[in-house]
Amino acid sequence: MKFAVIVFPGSNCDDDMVYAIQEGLKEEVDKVWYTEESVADYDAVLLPGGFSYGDYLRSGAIARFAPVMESVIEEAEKGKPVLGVCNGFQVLLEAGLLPGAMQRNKNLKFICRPVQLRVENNSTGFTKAYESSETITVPVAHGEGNYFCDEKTLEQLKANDQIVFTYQDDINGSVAGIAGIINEKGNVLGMMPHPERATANLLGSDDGLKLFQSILNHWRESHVLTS
Ligand SMILES: NC(=O)CC[C@H](N)C(=O)O
Repeated sequence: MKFAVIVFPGSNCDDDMVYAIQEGLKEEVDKVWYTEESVADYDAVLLPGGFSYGDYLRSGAIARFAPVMESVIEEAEKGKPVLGVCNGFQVLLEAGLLPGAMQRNKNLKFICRPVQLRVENNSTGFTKAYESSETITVPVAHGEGNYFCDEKTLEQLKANDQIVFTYQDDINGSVAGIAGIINEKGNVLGMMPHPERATANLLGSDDGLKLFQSILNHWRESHVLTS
């Protein structure tokens, strides 16, 4: 399986994402610069964390218009797996690939520490390796992680099982404790916590690895390997 890690000016978790794929999954991965025109040759697209364009205007608001995003949106609409972590999640929201928006954390401070999450939906192509309602430890590192959506959107997210991860404790004020959501089709996941920083016990937790393993297993199931 071949992964693309998109690099915007200001991305700073791209190497961690590459490490997770190379060392954690032992699969192929390329960094793809924001000026590239196509991600069509890749099996999955990963939008990493960071401060794209210095978080000016709103986090992700400028990166959403980077040249590569046209192809990311096109591939997402065709059903390709797309994962956005932290700033990557913010870019997906700004691009309209996921509903809702991010606000500053309720305490107006940057939060950087491991947190406990609950796996709310383990039947997605990103979470099948987890147990239902499993509690996992994954670090967060954000200033704008306070997820907001209107009541109607929240009802839809709940009705369609699109809430994938919630925070065990209210760390940033997010509506319904939302830490990660998926689109209706099930191929675009955005999450504020960083699974790529939790892929080995040496890093404090390897609970993030199952997310990448789920993506790989899901892809293998739909691409029967003959060798
Ligand atoms: N680690 C990150 O991706 C940071 C996300 C974002 N720029 C924020 O502070 O909210």
